[in-house]
Amino acid sequence: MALAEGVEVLGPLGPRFDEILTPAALDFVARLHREFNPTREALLKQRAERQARLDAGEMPDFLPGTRHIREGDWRVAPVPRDLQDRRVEITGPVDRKMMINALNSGARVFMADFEDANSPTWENVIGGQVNLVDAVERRIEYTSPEGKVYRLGDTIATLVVRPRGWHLVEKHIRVDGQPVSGSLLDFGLYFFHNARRLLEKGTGPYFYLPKLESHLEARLWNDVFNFAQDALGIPRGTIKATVLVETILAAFEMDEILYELRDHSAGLNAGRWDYIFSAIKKFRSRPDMVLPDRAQVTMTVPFMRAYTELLVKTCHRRGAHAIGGMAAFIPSRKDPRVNEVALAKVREDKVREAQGGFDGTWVAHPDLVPVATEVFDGILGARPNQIERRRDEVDVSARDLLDLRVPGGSITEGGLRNNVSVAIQYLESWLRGVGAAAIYNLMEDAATAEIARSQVWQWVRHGAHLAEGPRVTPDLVRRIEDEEIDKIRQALGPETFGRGRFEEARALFEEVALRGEFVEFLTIPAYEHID
Ligand SMILES: CC(=O)SCCNC(=O)CCNC(=O)[C@H](O)C(C)(C)COP(=O)(O)OP(=O)(O)OC[C@H]1O[C@@H](n2cnc3c(N)ncnc32)[C@H](O)[C@@H]1OP(=O)(O)O
Ligand SMILES: O=CC(=O)O
Ligand SMILES: [Mg+2]
Repeated sequence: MALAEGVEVLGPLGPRFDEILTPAALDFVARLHREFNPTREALLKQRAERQARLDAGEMPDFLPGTRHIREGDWRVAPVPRDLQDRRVEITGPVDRKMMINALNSGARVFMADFEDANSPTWENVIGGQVNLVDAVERRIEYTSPEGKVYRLGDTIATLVVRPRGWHLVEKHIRVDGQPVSGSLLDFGLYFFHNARRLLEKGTGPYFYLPKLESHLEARLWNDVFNFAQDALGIPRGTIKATVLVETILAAFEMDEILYELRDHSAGLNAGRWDYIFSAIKKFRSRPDMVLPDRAQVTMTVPFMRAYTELLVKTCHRRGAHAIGGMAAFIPSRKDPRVNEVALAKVREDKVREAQGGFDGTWVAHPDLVPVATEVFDGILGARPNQIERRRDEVDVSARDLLDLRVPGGSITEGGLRNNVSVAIQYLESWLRGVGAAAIYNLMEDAATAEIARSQVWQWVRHGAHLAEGPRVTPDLVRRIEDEEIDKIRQALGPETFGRGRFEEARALFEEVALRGEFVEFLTIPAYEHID
């Protein structure tokens, strides 16, 4: 179906999709795509070229050509009132019920996620935009199959949207015969339909930007923002965006990223899960940079500490917010013991962040909002943030960022089993359109599943030995797959198991964990299997 010049919509028109896929909105997205997709593609090519250099032994460093930016005295533009206090931010997919719960959760900010927490089925992508419009209009409602009615309370969180990363496309919309960029689609539709209304309501078009690998990728976003604001006649600088520093290469360009976006910046976020994934992915060719079991790669290991300390220092020097990350422990309303452990672990994580100077943090579940709020209240009190707290004493070198050693770390059979089982269970969930899941009481999403599968790949590639003795080989991994899938079948029962997509998930897992060549993102082959 062609609704705008050169634009084809290949997905079916679900309920109210016509409100989102209007000719004017599609034309706007097409203009964004025509203007910026060539640069997106060039930057993806640069990622591949950089990878080839890393594979050949080059090590990242702070860029000589941008020293003047790092050493210069500049600050980002101030953020609007409703982004000044971000002490607790809840995240979640663009699911209708969850969005209402998140907006009502008591968190200051809600990040509605088209990335790590979302499986980009056509229904989720366009249905998510319908939900966003209703949220902006404060009219979003939902009735559960049990008859429970959900609607917004009087005080709701500030809405921030995370579009997909630069690597993803949306196959259901073609512009001049090409699949449209997922980033430009998610951003473009939200901005087109809501920017003016958000401003009328005293808030604004706010974004989180995922998985950037360089300041040039930030520059591309900045160019997109200027183009979009001009096109709608909205002043430049109205959009505010927080960049996730969640690749190890971006850690070397934090100042430059803030600088590129200085009129649109709302700070940086320490996206810990993708960061660990990126450390594995970027140094996958190096036997001396193999990580131990993912459970041992905590925020207190030296390289994770180094990057978060540098992030706080960099942000505060530039007058920008430093936002913490996601502790993966999920509370339980059914099991008091699980709940107690989750609350204690999350508290510990948030205390470390608040004491380290972060201005706010992420939580994955409404029941974690009170504990995170209490911790940040304890440090911030009535202040909206602690940006004035400079961390000039922090001294992080390239060597600190790249020293991936984990003291006392080991690769164990338990760690391997967990990676295999979680990656398969997560992929199965993703294939059913559910992009975040609680598995063994932990939040698993695209980023954590990437760690699980890339660890298996890395251990096989380098013939790592388990602490128990055997080497990690494809045969061992396949045997563990059999055993773990049996356990899942038994736990679910044959009927539920049979209704699932476990065989497909297993095949996908093998594609991203056992293939000789490293697959850049698991979501790329997995996307072939949805819709
Ligand atoms: C690496 C990163 O990028 S982190 C950011 C991306 N990841 C995320 O955003 C994950 C967000 N969290 C989640 O999706 C969920 O918390 C999960 C999947 C981990 C667990 O969800 P559930 O198994 O449904 O948890 P549980 O059964 O305890 O939920 C209780 C209630 O809280 C709601 N809830 C749970 N998490 C959220 C959330 N993040 N936002 C809104 N509501 C939520 C549930 O919908 C449920 O509501 P109901 O009682 O009205 O039915
Ligand atoms: O997006 C957040 C992360 O930890 O990854
Ligand atoms: Mg991430």
